[in-house]
Amino acid sequence: MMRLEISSLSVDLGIRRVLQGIDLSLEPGRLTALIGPNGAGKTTLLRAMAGLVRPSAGEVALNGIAVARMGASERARSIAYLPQGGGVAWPLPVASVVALGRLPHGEEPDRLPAHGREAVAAALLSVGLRGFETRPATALSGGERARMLLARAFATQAPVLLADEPVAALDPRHQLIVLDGLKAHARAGATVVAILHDLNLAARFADRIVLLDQGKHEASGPPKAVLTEARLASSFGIRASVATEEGRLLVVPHSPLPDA
Ligand SMILES: Nc1ncnc2c1ncn2[C@@H]1O[C@H](COP(=O)(O)OP(=O)(O)OP(=O)(O)O)[C@@H](O)[C@H]1O
Repeated sequence: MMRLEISSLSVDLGIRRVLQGIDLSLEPGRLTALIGPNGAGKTTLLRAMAGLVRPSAGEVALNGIAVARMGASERARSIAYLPQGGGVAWPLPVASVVALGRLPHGEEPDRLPAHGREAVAAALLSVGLRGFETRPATALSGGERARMLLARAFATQAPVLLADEPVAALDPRHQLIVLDGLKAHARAGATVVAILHDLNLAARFADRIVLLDQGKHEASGPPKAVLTEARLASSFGIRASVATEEGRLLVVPHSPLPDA
């Protein structure tokens, strides 16, 4: 069980301060949705959590150990990171690409031990790609490719999974399948964070929503507490209504507000 603690984190990219004084504690067993308008700093925060961006101030720590000071292989075993819109350059079979997720454990993709093969099979199943094992990775649709790369991250079975827009390219059915998979991964004990732009999916699946706005941690809490009409106006610049239907929060965007 790994707790990710972010304390007083600031990040500068070039001459810009992109994240400012972020404090956040992410617990095992929970699916956290990271939301915010374009340019709010979501990807930068996720990359900082993965130890891929150096903080200008503050730190990200996993069970008390700064991720920036962890060795690359320990970090890769502990934190699976799915970047936004990743691709594959080689026509490897899908199963081999997913098996690359076992490399942090020292398992060679073409010589996986039994538990490595089980991890790959479970990962393919959880993204709805069973039956795709022998297909060349370069001959997939955009959504299939996105699911294959998520399966690679699942296959690592890391205690922390960070996914940057994991459902952006997916059809509605596969969005639900993948979010179910992320939630199940969390319920099995992982700390899972996913950047989501679809507020209704965030409301439905996230245990907790973290709202970033202009590099600052604007709000966090259960979906109902974060997704208010006032915040949709102030952070996202939209007029929207928030309703509850059959116990489910429903966000209906109506119109963009004029620039402040
Ligand atoms: N290498 C860079 N140098 C300077 N500024 C950068 C760099 N990369 C990103 N930025 C800026 O940092 C800010 C945050 O970017 P980031 O990608 O973290 O936002 P985001 O919330 O993930 O956005 P989106 O929803 O559009 O994916 C943006 O204003 C972006 O223009």
